[in-house]
Amino acid sequence: MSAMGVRMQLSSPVTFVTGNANKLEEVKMILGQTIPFRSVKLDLPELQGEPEDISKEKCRLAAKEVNGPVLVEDTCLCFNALKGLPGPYVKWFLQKTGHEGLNNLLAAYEDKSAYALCVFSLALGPDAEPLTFSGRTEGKIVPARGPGDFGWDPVFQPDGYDLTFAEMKKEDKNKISHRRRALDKVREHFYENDYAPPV
Ligand SMILES: Nc1ncnc2c1ncn2[C@H]1C[C@H](O)[C@@H](COP(=O)(O)OP(=O)(O)OP(=O)(O)O)O1
Ligand SMILES: [Mg+2]
Repeated sequence: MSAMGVRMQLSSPVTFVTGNANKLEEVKMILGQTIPFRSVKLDLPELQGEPEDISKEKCRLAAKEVNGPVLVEDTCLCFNALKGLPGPYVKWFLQKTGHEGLNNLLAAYEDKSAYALCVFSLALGPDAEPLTFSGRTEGKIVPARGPGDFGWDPVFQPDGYDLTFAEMKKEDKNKISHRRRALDKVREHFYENDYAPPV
């Protein structure tokens, strides 16, 4: 229930906007049928800056495109030795330099620790201020192991596991991933607010 005690009506299902098919698959697996959901494939431009601001701005653009409730996310891979870089720019580092390049960035440092950060933003419409929900998983950067079909998964080994994200079973990764942790908060928000489904 909202602060006013009025149940907020969704104008349409929440549209998850992403250009990344793997992300979409994980989001669907994690959310299941818990919120009214659909998706649109769109590669939105991304601002430079802090992860939350990038995610929020992407969300504002998505809400204008869709003209209804939207969900977006931005994913960062942050190296502690580099004070959180490459962070939101990991996509470009990965594209240009590959898994080996990501390892090489840390060659000069003893500290290989890193965290995966996922920031979802939800806006109920084009005029609504986006809300953010973050999830974080700690781990370290290792030479690539496992299938190479999803981003930097082969070089990220979460703490407490001998396997990289790429080597883990999907169900296991989805129990502890940055994306799972952020989506738990999104789901909680939906329960708390009890949005009425679109008619
Ligand atoms: N769970 C993950 N495991 C491994 N790599 C990931 C994961 N999530 C995202 N990535 C990769 C994909 C991108 O190269 C980069 C994140 O950049 P990001 O802008 O969030 O994604 P994207 O541009 O592919 O999709 P979108 O359209 O949602 O922005 O990290
Ligand atoms: Mg992107």
